[in-house]
Amino acid sequence: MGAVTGATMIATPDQQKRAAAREAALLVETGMYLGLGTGSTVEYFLDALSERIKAESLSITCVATSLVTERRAAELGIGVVPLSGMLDLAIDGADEVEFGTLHLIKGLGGALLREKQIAESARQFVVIADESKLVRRLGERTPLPVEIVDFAVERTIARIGDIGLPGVLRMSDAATPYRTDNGNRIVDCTMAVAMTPPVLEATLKTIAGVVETGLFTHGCAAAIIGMTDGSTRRFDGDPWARAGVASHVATLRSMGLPLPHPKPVIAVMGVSASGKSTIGALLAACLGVAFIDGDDLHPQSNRAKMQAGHPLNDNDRLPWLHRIAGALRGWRDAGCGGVIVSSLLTRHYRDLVRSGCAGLILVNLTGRRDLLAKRAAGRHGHFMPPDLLDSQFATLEPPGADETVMNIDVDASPIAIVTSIMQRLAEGV
Ligand SMILES: O=C[C@H](O)[C@H](O)[C@H](O)COP(=O)(O)O
Repeated sequence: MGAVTGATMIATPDQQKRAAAREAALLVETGMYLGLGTGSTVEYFLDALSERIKAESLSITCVATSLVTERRAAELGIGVVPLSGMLDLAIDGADEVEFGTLHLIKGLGGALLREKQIAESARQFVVIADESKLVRRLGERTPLPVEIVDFAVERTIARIGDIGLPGVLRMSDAATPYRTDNGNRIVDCTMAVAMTPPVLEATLKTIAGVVETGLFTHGCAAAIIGMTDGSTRRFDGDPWARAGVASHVATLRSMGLPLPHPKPVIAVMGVSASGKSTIGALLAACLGVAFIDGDDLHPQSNRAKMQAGHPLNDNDRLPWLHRIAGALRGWRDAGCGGVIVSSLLTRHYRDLVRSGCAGLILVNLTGRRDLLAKRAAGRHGHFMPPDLLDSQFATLEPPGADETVMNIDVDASPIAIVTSIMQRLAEGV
């Protein structure tokens, strides 16, 4: 128990870490492909996770961000595999969590490079920490660790100093520089610059010799903080982080793709597993417009029916399609553009949505059944009955030659798909 002062319980930092870790462990579901962070808070998470695995016979596949975590996981009977493909969830600690933005400083434990690789590979990247880590401005309480190659170390430190970040080489003892799991060195820097964290992160990466920085400026879907009063608080990240596409958004934005003018109003259609949500969210982020998942517009009566396991009929879908058309029309009239995703498998549905919004651009995501079935099966933690994909293909009325539709083959990466949509939009096709 924590110390008691008057009527107020003060949870110790370890109790706060444990509380945050236990709450995060509840996010894990059987079948998940899970990233394990590094640090003392993550150790509590590993304990809570192993308890759940034993008590509930959970079957999960894990990837570790450090050799220390790999060893601790093995002691607890949690096996780890190399990173390959997208993770469903990654849980990690942090040295600072900026209030509002959820930008992070990480790496006091030296694991920042693998931590960032795993954070970028996670559909959901969730941070756990005690209350002392919450700051108004990054750099308030800790130095910024920067991983550098073990060659011309003094030169790299001097170049980092040139941009206003005086740093010292981290040492393991008085005579031995610290070495990361990747065989590199760490410079701990004072953040004495006016640059915003994303600009600083990008600037540091322009210096030859810098491998990675401890600034994590995109992708944190949520931070679960153990508070001194014994409670936990959850802070949510930006919509792109919550949609699990933040690292792709950062890449696409840095590519400087041409922007169409005026901002388009787009409906992204396609069968299940065609990647509508990912592509739609990325496209909206690139265009700088609003994004809506069409399913979120179902009236309550439809939700209740679906929850009860009853399929919707055309009458049920009518008010919902009108809502989709209304949202699209609203964006068009306001001139602000926007992206909605919805399967829109039949001609009738597409006509209805189109008739409410002249000028609508339909992006049709197409893919072979075997490719989509493989993708659906590859979504760890998601089970799509094969019948569902078959019934989607049976219902699909492919857009006719008289429909103005941008057909996009999804046998490519999300970055490549969105790049080609952006180019076609800019060319007006
Ligand atoms: O390299 C280490 C990591 O970034 C850790 O996640 C971070 O240092 C937080 O560690 P702790 O939970 O021990 O405060």
